[in-house]
Amino acid sequence: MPSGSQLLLVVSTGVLFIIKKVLAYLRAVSAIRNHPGPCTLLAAKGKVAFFLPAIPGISVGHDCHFAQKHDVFQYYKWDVCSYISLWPSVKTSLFLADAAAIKEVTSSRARFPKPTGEPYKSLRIFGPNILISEGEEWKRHRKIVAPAFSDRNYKMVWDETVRIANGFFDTVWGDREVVVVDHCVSDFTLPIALSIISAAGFGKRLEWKDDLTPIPQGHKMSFKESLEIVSSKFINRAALADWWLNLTGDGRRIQLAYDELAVYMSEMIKGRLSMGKREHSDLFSNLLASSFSEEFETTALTEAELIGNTFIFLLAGHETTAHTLCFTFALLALYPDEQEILFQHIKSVLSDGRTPEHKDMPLLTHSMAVFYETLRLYPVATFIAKHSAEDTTLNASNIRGEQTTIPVPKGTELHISIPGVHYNPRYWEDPHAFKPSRFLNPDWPRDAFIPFSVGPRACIGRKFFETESIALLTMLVAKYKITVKEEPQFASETFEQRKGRVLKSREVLTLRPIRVPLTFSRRH
Ligand code: HEM
Repeated sequence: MPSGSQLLLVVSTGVLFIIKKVLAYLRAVSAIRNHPGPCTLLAAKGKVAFFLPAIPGISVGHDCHFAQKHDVFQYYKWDVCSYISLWPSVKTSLFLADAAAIKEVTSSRARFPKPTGEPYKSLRIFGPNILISEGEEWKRHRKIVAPAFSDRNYKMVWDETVRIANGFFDTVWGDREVVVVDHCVSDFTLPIALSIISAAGFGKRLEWKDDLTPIPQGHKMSFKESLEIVSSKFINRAALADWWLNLTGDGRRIQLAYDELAVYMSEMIKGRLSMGKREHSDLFSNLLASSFSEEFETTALTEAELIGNTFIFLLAGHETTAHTLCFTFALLALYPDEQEILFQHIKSVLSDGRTPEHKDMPLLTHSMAVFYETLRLYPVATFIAKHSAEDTTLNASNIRGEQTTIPVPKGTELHISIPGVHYNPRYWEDPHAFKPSRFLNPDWPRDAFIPFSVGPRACIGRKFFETESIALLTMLVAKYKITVKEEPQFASETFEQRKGRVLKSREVLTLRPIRVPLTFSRRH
């Protein structure tokens, strides 16, 4: 039994702790001049909250941006709202769904840089790279990496996508009239996206049948398997210590995949360098050529940086694509009228039924509109993190046209909420509806469409994605009609229930569809 004085000590320490927290909270509130917003015990996207659902007063939830969309901004009546968390220390964040404020933040790199600690630190696993760097280091990476994304590469992306899609339809789906997939990501879009990034990113073509993929001498795993494991088990590798991974067979296999991929990439560097100047168009070769060009002699990337950037192309380049393609096919299955409009448009561009070519891309405007509308509703990257490097201010506004200036103390975290802007009724009429045609109107609100981020740090792979996706979507819709797989247990559900089930998703590293069962029926 604790004595009376021990109890008194515990209680007074507790009271002191609470008083200190309350004072720190009041200081934080007054530092942003009482700008409204929620307050919780745990920080959004912090280590603990990362695993928690929304619990009032405790956590806003690991999937707060997509789950809340524009609701939180509507509730607090401003398109920038504050968010204060209390533990472990009092932390102030601002959540943004105001297109003008987002423009101000993304165009002021020195004032609002990208944080390079958590959650980005784990992306350094293969070496320093463009995605996780800031300041002068980022400038150097971007200057050398940018030329890798060239028109020659996009032509290769298109041609490789056509080759891969044809190979997939012929080899995997064969001559079946109807193909049923239990989950569109694992059974279709992920293997396709991985094949495209492997061919157009690394210059390595993968076979559809695993037994055709040899393991080269000196390796314990094929390039394809190491690529598949590294990309699918990234979260496990980032979250678990080496000794923990070593405890199980699966964990050791993950480690082996990482070690093997590093060796493959290192061999590729040596191999390409020994070939001298040869015409290649894949990202990796372009990156080597750029890094070793006379222009960048003194600032060339080190081997670790080359590998780090190549890994980022792989990671950033295939999961985002696979998930977006899957959401697109699911929406077209749920909205057959929109699918028919798209099909008729594709038929009008490829009137003789020929295979689409890269030069057709600007004509496939409806395919692009379908992707943009999908990315508006299901932005796979749900937020962009920045922080304020100095004491500054930010202008915010609301649907009533009122303006305010929020003081932003140094160290404030900023979360640009992509669903917050994409579902904001100030910019998008009927924001929850799937209406690709809104992107065919020349006046669509460009500043309020930010799935690839905006400003100097916007996605460098946007055109790579648009090229591969338009080629694949066009080929698929020309050949197959997409419907939702009929399952007896869901026979009596309403349209809204079916939509909710098929599009159910989870925000992990990116927004991922959980299970999208689809049927592809050959068109005649
Ligand atoms: C649907 C497809 C894609 C989406 C929605 C997307 C989205 C984004 C977003 C939001 C950012 C900014 C991240 C931040 O600032 O924290 C970004 C950056 C980046 N993305 Fe993408 N991305 C896509 C496809 C790709 C592809 C295909 C590649 C490469 C082949 C790629 C490579 C990169 C790289 C290297 C960066 C870092 C750029 C920099 O910091 O300068 N992305 N992407």
